[in-house]
Amino acid sequence: MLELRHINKYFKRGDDEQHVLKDISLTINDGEFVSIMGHSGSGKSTLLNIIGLLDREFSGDYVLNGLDTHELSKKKFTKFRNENVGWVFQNFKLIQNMTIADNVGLPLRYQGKSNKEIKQTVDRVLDEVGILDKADAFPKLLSGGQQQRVAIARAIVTSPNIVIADEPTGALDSSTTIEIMNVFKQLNAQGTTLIIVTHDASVGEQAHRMIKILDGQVMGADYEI
Ligand SMILES: Nc1ncnc2c1ncn2[C@@H]1O[C@H](COP(=O)(O)OP(=O)(O)OP(=O)(O)O)[C@@H](O)[C@H]1O
Repeated sequence: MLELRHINKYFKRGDDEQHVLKDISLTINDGEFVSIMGHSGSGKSTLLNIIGLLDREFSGDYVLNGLDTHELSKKKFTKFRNENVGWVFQNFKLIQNMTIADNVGLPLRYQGKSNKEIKQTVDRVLDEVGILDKADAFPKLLSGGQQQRVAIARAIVTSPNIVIADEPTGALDSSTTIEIMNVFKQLNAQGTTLIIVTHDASVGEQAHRMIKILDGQVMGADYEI
């Protein structure tokens, strides 16, 4: 379970401070599929960066799996992120001069796993997202949808309990969007908590719960779909 309590976030703008997240409190339970929607500039990515443990400079409390994230040292915070959260981005963020298998295996390499274990796990997750036959290819030879499958494989290779995706279908056409959403739904059905920021209502509505952000605030009560 993740709990945000009275989160406030400010960015400096010259001499001014911009109040980007305004007293956000919300709880997301294990296994939920939540979408976060709102206009451009409303603070969605800023909120996601906090939830996904990329940003720890905020006021308020963030308790994840019973642990107050403020209590972690910088090094432990990074380790905690790598163990608990898998990230997927709009533009895939694959390393171009590495094969698909090497891209997906990188988080395991950082964890110091053996070559044998890395290969077994990478093959399993590539198979799970339907792209095992591309293991030895390089990213630029793959379509956008295939590259996003690779990015999802990389996000789940460490078996995180939360997968966070920032506009994961933003660079995909509508039929590929359906395919990628099916991959996400399959993941969620296996118990992974899924949190997606999207501008696309057809994507957001597939979640079990939609959280709407307006000007850095959660609009009213978020609701079940
Ligand atoms: N690193 C930063 N430094 C300064 N200001 C920032 C920074 N990141 C975001 N902002 C500002 O915070 C506000 C919210 O940005 P954020 O990216 O969270 O919005 P968003 O809802 O995700 O927008 P979009 O849908 O366009 O991605 C914006 O006014 C933005 O300019």
